Amino acid sequence: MTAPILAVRGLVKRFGGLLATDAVDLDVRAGEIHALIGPNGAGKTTLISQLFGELRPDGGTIELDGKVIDGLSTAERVSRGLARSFQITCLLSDYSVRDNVAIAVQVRQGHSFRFLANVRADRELRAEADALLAGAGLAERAEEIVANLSHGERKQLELVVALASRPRLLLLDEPMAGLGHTESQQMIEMLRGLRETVAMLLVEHDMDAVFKLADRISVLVYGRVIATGSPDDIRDHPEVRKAYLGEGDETC
Ligand SMILES: Nc1ncnc2c1ncn2[C@@H]1O[C@H](COP(=O)(O)OP(=O)(O)OP(=O)(O)O)[C@@H](O)[C@H]1O
Repeated sequence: MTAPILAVRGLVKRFGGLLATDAVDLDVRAGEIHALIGPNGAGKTTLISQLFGELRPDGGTIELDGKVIDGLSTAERVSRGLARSFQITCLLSDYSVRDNVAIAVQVRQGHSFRFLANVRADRELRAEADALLAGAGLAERAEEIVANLSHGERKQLELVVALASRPRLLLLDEPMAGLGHTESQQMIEMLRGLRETVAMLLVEHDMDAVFKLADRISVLVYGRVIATGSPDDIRDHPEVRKAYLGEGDETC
């Protein structure tokens, strides 16, 4: 089997006396959508923040593409192929959809201080931005000002902006949050279409989306991974049903 894109071993994070991640082991493979589920306060965001370099772990190690990234800053992790979306993406509301993507592409290229006029004049940049938008089904909205987008379109654009860095692994923080039914289905289709392009670690409370999308699921409870397996394995796992779905031993 090929080496995983992400390999987490024994990751520990303490907040005072609280073990927010308790010796977590987790692998994400190429071509995989790996969902991370668990009740509120289980430690999902804490884990993602450690992966992205925003929180320093108290123990354990993280490998991206076979290389240890423990000491690296967030920017260095991004340049190694990590991206995060939905809780932290900042879109420029007064600029067009295309401008937002083109700026993200030029940041990847290392030109973080060019004037917007230059960005607009750069045909290659514009072509790449348009290709990314077309891939997301947003081509027709390229000229629209971000402030005029619907909530669902905005979230789709956030995803495109994250993809502009050409990540190997995308950390997705609740992509379905705040979306209505139709918008959720659009987001599910979009993520499904990206599976071959980028591996994903998906934190999500919407179980319909999780079971539709995930190749494997890990269940976090009180900072511990209590189970990892296929959606069928997880659905039938007695400890998961008890701890996460709130089922007791009683018949009802
Ligand atoms: N900066 C912090 N300082 C102290 N405790 C924290 C801090 N951040 C998180 N915690 C605690 O760590 C535990 C895990 O929180 P975390 O936000 O990672 O859970 P979660 O699974 O993402 O929850 P949710 O699904 O509600 O977003 C919780 O008990 C939380 O109160």
